[in-house]
Amino acid sequence: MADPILATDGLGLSFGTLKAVDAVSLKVRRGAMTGLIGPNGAGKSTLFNLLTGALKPDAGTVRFDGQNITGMPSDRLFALGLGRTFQIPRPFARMSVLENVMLAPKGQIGEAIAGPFLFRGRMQAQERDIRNKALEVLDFVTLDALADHPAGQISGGQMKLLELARVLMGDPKLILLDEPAAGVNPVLTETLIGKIEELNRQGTTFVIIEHDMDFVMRHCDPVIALAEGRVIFEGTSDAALTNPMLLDAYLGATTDE
Ligand SMILES: Nc1ncnc2c1ncn2[C@@H]1O[C@H](COP(=O)(O)OP(=O)(O)OP(=O)(O)O)[C@@H](O)[C@H]1O
Repeated sequence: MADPILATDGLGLSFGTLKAVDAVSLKVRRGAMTGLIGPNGAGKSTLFNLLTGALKPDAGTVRFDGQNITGMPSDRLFALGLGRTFQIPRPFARMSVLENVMLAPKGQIGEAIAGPFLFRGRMQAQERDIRNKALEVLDFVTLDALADHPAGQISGGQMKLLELARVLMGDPKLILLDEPAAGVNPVLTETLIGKIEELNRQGTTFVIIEHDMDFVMRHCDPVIALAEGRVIFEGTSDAALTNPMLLDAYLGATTDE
């Protein structure tokens, strides 16, 4: 594949004797919506955690947009344009929706040791810019009317939209979505996927973990499948449907989905 946006080589992480991610080498095509599938416990979330700096690998490398990012912390990756959402969103419940979005950018002047006095004017200008951007992003994800609501009081689906809004504050080139449709009502799922597809048309690359095969078939191509920490399939979504390895992996797994 020419110029993948993300590539791993021999990536691995063990928990004790369990190889949760085992020598994973894969490439993510720039501009694509790649589906990441696999039975429960296959290592999908652990792989996301390795790609986004939440966990450090004990083997292998990750390259993002031509740069070695292995082991880099998530705030640096966010600044480089690599964002992710979580399977279970965890906003600051008592802060407003808007404040949660405004918290997303890192490396603000106020956080520097140089201190607030010297930079008060710049800080205020920066805060205003961040606020304006956050309002724009909330408008895009259709949460503008809820900007002043406590984030803990919005629905599960709205929390997923809030997660997307927070990620968008980093102007991401690549967004990793962990089960965006799980636990979301069908109307909000449509809103969410509509926004994801709009961003994709504008050039944002996505990798999406999803158990709902119907969702994967409709929205993702290509598909990468993991089982027991290893890549067992990479190909088109059509080919995934009839692949015997995949059928075995799913039928052989104890799954509650
Ligand atoms: N922090 C941890 N400590 C020990 N074992 C872990 C840890 N995180 C994950 N595991 C184990 O690693 C394996 C991979 O888990 P992971 O959550 O990555 O799978 P998954 O494919 O995302 O599963 P699901 O679809 O159920 O979310 C599982 O056997 C899991 O129990």
